[in-house]
Amino acid sequence: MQLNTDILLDISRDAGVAILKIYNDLNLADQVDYKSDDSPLTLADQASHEVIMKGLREHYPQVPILSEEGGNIPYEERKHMTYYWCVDPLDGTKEFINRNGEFTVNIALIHDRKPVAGFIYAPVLDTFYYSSNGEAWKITGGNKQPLKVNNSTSNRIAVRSKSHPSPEEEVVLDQYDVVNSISVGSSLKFCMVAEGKADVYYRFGPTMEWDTAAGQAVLEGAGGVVYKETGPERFTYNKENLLNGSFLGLGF
Ligand SMILES: Nc1ncnc2c1ncn2[C@@H]1O[C@H](COP(=O)(O)O)[C@@H](OP(=O)(O)O)[C@H]1O
Ligand SMILES: [Mg+2]
Repeated sequence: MQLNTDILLDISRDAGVAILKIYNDLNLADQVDYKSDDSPLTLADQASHEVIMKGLREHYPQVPILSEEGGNIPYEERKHMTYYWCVDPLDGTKEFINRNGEFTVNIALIHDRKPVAGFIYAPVLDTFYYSSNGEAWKITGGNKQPLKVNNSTSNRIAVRSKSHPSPEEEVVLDQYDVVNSISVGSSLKFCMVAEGKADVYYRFGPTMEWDTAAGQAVLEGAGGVVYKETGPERFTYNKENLLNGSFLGLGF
């Protein structure tokens, strides 16, 4: 399936704009209940979801969509899907609440359980990271550059979750000559490895398939790899349980 990347970039940007409208309306001094159904977080999640659903349905009506904000598709039906979109309309909800800008819109195309294209947009940073048709790119401030992993052999840098780090991760990082680590929210961790700003991303704690699909596509498109647990099997999708186990992303 050949993708029109401009269409996917437009959909991700429009979703990000919908999120930003709500994000920017928030007064820092507001006491917001983020658990309620009309919280800014829920509204932003849903606004982004609506934009993505509309865009994908219009341009790719034949491809099913699995979104964090959409209804559950039973495994009996899912397991027959060869192509589908795996969508996280707003990844990094804690980062949204903490207002540090490190949240993203994520759209991935899965084919036979593997991510073959991924589009990530960070609206506050106005930056895209994407991979499609065998190429990976970053666009920031209108400037487009190819994404390429570092391929470093020593003194490596790890990326870790800002909001959900786990002590078990140290053991694995120690095996890869990691000398430093950067904490960042959302799928931006995959993007940092893809652009060579970091080399290793090991995640021990739980994530969902939509949290990782676009990020894996971007990292692999830039020459990296994402393994199930610590390898050697590649990390896959459309599992009966959409909850991911641990994984290891490498930029070498
Ligand atoms: N206990 C849990 N179960 C399932 N997923 C979890 C989880 N704790 C964190 N996550 C996932 O980790 C993601 C955030 O990762 P990170 O901390 O690296 O930014 C969350 O995405 P959302 O923010 O979209 O909910 C969430 O899906
Ligand atoms: Mg998420």
